[in-house]
Amino acid sequence: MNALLTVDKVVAGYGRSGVLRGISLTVGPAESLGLLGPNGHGKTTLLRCVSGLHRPTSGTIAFAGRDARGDTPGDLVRRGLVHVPQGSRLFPQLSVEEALRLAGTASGHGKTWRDGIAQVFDVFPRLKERRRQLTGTLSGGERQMAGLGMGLMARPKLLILDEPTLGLSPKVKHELSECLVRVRGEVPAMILVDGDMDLVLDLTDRYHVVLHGDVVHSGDSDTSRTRDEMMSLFLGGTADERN
Ligand SMILES: Nc1ncnc2c1ncn2[C@@H]1O[C@H](COP(=O)(O)OP(=O)(O)OP(=O)(O)O)[C@@H](O)[C@H]1O
Repeated sequence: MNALLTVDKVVAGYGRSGVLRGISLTVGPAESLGLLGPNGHGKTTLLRCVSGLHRPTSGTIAFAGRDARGDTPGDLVRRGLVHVPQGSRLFPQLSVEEALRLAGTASGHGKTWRDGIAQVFDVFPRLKERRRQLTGTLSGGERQMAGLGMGLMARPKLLILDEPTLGLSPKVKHELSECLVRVRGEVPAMILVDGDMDLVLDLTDRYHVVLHGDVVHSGDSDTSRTRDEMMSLFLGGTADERN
């Protein structure tokens, strides 16, 4: 089956500082891919290149069978590629419901915004409770849910999530993780980056480890060996040697 997203030998950086060193990956049309690895090794930069927020120096990116390099982030959203960045910014003066409606309309789904909002409230019951509250007054976890809900309003073919649980308390993170399981059920394909390795492995089919701007290790997320393999990669040695 043809890939939904193909990233081929992408090189990117900021000024003279190189970050991505010819990274390649694919995501299938019904697949969830996890990206793991320490901070500062290029995962966010890669996601920003994919969603048109940062221009690669070289390499190609194709989405849904078409070269995506000339597309703006708005073009890509309308084509079904939606990126919910780290700590997404909302519109503080809009209520939750208004923000969701705006996201639906802006992505070309204005006619079906009511259905979209009902779907988002099924995924995030907390947002339904807070539907009339201004997004600027939401808690960190609720704000994250609102950002994810706005992403869902665009009916993505591919939803890209960058560190959705960053900075949340364990209790809020647990609630959000349950919502993320439902998010996975709502979108055909997904890329998930998160510092919580178990969460990433639970919500994805395959994973890549990104180190120094390239994929250094890949595998299926559901193998029992995976967690130990990852610890070896990050910390060195086997579990027995570390204990
Ligand atoms: N706008 C920018 N200008 C200059 N350097 C940047 C910029 N954004 C990121 N970098 C640098 O690029 C490198 C890769 O950062 P990136 O955010 O892509 O990594 P990451 O693996 O996603 O880490 P994190 O999880 O901490 O975001 C880091 O050294 C970072 O400081």
